Amino acid sequence: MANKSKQPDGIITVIVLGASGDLAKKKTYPALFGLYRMGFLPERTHIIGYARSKLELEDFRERISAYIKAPIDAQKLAEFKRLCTYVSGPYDKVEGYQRLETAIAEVERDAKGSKNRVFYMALPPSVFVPVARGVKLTAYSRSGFNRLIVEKPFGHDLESSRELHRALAPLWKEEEVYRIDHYLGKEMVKNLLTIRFANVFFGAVWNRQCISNVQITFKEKIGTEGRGGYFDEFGIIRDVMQNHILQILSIVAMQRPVSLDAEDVRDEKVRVLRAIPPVKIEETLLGQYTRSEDNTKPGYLEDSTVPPGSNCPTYAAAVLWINNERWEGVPFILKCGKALSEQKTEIRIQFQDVPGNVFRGAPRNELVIRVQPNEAMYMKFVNKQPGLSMDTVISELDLTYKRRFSDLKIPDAYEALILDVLKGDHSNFVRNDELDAAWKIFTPLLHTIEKKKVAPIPYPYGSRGPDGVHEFVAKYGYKRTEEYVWSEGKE
Ligand SMILES: NC(=O)C1=CN([C@@H]2O[C@H](COP(=O)(O)OP(=O)(O)OC[C@H]3O[C@@H](n4cnc5c(N)ncnc54)[C@H](OP(=O)(O)O)[C@@H]3O)[C@@H](O)[C@H]2O)C=CC1
Ligand SMILES: O=C1O[C@H](COP(=O)(O)O)[C@@H](O)[C@H](O)[C@H]1O
Repeated sequence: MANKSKQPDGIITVIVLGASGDLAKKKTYPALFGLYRMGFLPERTHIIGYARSKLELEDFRERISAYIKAPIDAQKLAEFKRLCTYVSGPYDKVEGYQRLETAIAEVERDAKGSKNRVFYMALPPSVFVPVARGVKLTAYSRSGFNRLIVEKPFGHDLESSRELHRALAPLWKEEEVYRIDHYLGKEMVKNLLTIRFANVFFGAVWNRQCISNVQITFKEKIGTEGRGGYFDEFGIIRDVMQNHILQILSIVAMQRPVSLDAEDVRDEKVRVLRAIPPVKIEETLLGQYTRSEDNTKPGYLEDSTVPPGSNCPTYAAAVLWINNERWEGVPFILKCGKALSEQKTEIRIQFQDVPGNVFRGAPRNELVIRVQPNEAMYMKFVNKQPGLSMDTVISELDLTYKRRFSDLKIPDAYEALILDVLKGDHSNFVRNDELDAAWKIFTPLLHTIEKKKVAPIPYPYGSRGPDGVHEFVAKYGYKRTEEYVWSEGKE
């Protein structure tokens, strides 16, 4: 904000709770630095880390800059580090929060105007509630705004999510809470509203009359590497599908909002989620990775932090249906997995066959929105083979970001989202009723998987996923164009 937009009245203190941790080091502080470097942090901003670990200030500052990537402006980094201080204290005792309050009051001492505080909970869920209570009772600003950023997981099913809400709601008003789903901060996900509602031709075809099926795919090359203990409690459906992929689905499928105001956008997202019945186990395919075929990568069960014999899925494909006028009968196929052959998140919208097509056998149109890596959007369409023949060839209308936009700098999702919090913009955060609707879709499935101990299909680390995925997708109407491969970034 500093030189980019209107300065907020007064001073902002960002308090990172759990500042000694992994997320703080890898994401929160690098994002805060990114905003500072680009001039988006208000001039009077201070950042105070809080955690139990007793850390010397210089060691702490080294730690939080370890993941700040080159090219680094050394002077800016030194200035940024001076804005960052650290207080050590427990999460369950008032003394710690009193020390924190003293530290905040110290940086606010000579400031004029309102004293605004943003509390970023970069903490394990086990301490969300005591920390939210501790800061509310002891370190809440009486003369400015207070905002609470909460990291996922927001519970592990409908009931636990509601329990968490019941514990937080008496302390923090919904408008003070920012539930992060970092996929909502990714450039191409933020672009979905623009693509859909600022282009007349997409509006006309975005429905069951023209679209056959939609696939939203998340693939990661890495396995659980060191996070097996955490992951095993959740599994891929809770870790990725119920939040990141479902959030993408809700924006792809929602009706046009009345305006771009946060509540109008979130109202429409909730409305479409509420039209989705719970996912059925028969419309689900689960997998778990095993040792790689070349023997270099360990299987999931070889992770010493994973309980022996765990049935936890590391891959899932599931079909969601939307019971409304726009989408009835169109399968939304969600797929996500770890330890696969490539890293890729994309939305693939496959259109219907052309009715009565005179070009027999011509393949279907597809619109692909590549979320990551290498942001792009391309439309596969059928073209006449140039020359004397009337044969058809598939070509694409291709918007590859790195070619189209020179000096491309896509902000990190956390930069975009923290900036939204500073501006008080809730559009890209998950509202409580949205979360409730999301859990309703997945909770019965998750309970069935756990109760029936459904065994996942093994797939080797580094492969394309469990056997049967191709057939699964084909069963729901996806027609693959065998000979066509989009060549990303080609000249
Ligand atoms: N790491 C990541 O990449 C991502 C994390 N998240 C979410 O962000 C949040 C923080 O994650 P992450 O930084 O990885 O977590 P960490 O395990 O690194 O925990 C953060 C800090 O919390 C304190 N802590 C850890 N375990 C406990 C415990 N059992 N009881 C009390 N305090 C504890 C530690 O600080 P100290 O001991 O100094 O108090 C630790 O440094 C989680 O909700 C996670 O799900 C979301 C997306 C990605
Ligand atoms: O929230 C999570 O997301 C990451 C993937 O995020 P990305 O921005 O790197 O695509 C995933 O690895 C992790 O398991 C999950 O908790």
